[in-house]
Amino acid sequence: MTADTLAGDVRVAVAAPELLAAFNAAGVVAATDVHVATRLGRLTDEQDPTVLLAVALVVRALRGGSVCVRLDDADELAALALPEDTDPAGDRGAPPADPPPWPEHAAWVRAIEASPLVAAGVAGPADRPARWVGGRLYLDRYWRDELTVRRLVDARLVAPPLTVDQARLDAALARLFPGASDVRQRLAAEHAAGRRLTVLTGGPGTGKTTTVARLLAVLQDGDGPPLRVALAAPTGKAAARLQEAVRDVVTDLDPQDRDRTGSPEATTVHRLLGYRSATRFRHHAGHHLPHDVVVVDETSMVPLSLMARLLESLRPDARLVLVGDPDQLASVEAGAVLGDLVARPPVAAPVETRTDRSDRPADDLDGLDDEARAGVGNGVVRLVTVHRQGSDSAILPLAAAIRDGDADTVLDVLRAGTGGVELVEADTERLDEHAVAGLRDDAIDAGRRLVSAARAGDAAGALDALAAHRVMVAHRRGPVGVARWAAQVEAWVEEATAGVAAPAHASTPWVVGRPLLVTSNDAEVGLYNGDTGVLVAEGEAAPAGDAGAVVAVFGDPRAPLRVRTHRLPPVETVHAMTVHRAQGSQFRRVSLILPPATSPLLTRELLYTAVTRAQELVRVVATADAVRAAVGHPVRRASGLRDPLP
Ligand SMILES: Nc1ncnc2c1ncn2[C@@H]1O[C@H](COP(=O)(O)OP(=O)(O)OP(=O)(O)O)[C@@H](O)[C@H]1O
Repeated sequence: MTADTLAGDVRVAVAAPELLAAFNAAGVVAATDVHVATRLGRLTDEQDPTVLLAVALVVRALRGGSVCVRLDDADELAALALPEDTDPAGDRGAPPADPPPWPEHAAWVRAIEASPLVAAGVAGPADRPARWVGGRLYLDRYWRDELTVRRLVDARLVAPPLTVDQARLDAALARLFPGASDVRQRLAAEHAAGRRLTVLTGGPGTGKTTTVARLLAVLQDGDGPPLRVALAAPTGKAAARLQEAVRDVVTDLDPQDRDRTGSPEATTVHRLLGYRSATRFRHHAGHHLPHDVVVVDETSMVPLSLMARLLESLRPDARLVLVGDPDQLASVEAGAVLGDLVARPPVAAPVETRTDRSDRPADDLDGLDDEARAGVGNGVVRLVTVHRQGSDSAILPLAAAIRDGDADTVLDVLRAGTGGVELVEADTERLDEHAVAGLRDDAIDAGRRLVSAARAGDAAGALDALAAHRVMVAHRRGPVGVARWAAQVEAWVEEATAGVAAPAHASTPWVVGRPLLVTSNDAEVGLYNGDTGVLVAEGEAAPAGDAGAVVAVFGDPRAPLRVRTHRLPPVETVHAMTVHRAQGSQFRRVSLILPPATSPLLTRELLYTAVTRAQELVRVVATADAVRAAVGHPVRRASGLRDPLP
């Protein structure tokens, strides 16, 4: 906690009820959480400090990605007391006080149930700011989003199967998924043909994208007009990757399947829904999307509210295919919908699939265990076989050990230092020349290629160089934060490219070769928060200092989106990024700098996500303790989606 926040805390302590002030002083809730709670209390004439404390806890929990708070879960409440993304080595001011004891549970619940601030139960009044359902307290807006997701998902799962020509479907499945190793992939395609929701999950290299492309070919094999297909992902980068990968698979299909499938375009979920503002989209329950099939990749990054808007916007008979890896970090905003959908008890009985029938070749049973069959009741098909070539790579075994929570194996694989995996064991708050040497060489090498392609006006080359190496960190601030590392990499690259970059440009922000990160949505320009690009010289000659000769390029290197600098939404320079930001992207080489073992941001999902961003090499710069802390700390996000409605 910084001195600034402490100053704010004192003001809160004066104005807020004693109980909230005490929890604020203990660092459990922040000043802003207390402000929201007391304001809602004033609006609804609620003064009971235990109710206001519960509301402040919900606001606090939302910031950590939870949708609600369970007041009877001591571990969950204790986890709220952990500090947030502050500078781990910064001035923490006075240490936080010990938190007071929690209110007595039964009395706390009675006060909440009787409160004019809180709607009690699913059928409680619709006009109160908070809602209490099944032992969980929500802000009502999030409760409504969760209910929307639950109702629309369940409706899709229990709806009668869509009509299919079974003989034709069987033939298409046999043609497009011929191998014994395809059994789960084929199951996913068959499920998507007959049902309105399919959740296709799996780790890296298990064939999710391949399955999506072949599944589209199966769906398009019919007599009617071609199905209208939308491919979407939460970020522009992820959408570009999806489009590229699907088209690559489609190119290799039989001519008939290739022609029927065409070359589907991918877009961001925001753009698909017609983004107007954070809460308004062109498509909604009263104005559905026209598509027959909607495929969303990287679904782990889709927050609860966006998932609610997506489900509302679909025609009830459209097929929705959600694709992703639930072991990755969840969205920055509240919710972990993909993880919840995968972990729910089955809503519908598994439908009969070709793999259940007697005409199935015996080896089709491989890999279909009880868990896989049960998951199908929720539309979930989990791919488990890694198909990616390059079996000498240690990146996937490393990811698997992280996912399994096996810290000893993680450290063994990292320390072996083979197969594209490296560990630089060091105190990352005090790195010396020797420790950063490899990272520095990679950063300079990628930076040189980026600047020279950008200077040559080679948009494809520059976008390709952008994916060569990326420094990733957990924190935004502090000695192991983005700001410090972005400045460090920038300095190295500037020094190495002096004479290549145009110094006259330094007075403008539009320096050729500058890598960009978009930080807000701009539907008109077609750029969204998280998109990355680079400034390149336009045309043959780029006169020094002439900002008009500079253009920003984004997206697919083969078909870049070009945006004039005066039309750009807010951007930052992106020489380093948080792992959260890197989700949905891949880089040939990744250098991950972990904070000290005490950082609350060190989680299993963070390490897994960072490692699985790397294609050729992942270099982890950390102490062994920090690696162990990350592996041993899976994220908990509270939501009600996993449980049936009370
Ligand atoms: N059934 C299969 N048999 C053989 N090879 C396969 C099969 N399915 C996929 N592959 C190959 O495995 C590799 C990885 O597949 P794909 O890119 O579809 O996986 P993914 O799960 O989407 O990976 P990521 O999430 O890392 O992008 C590709 O080279 C693909 O051609």
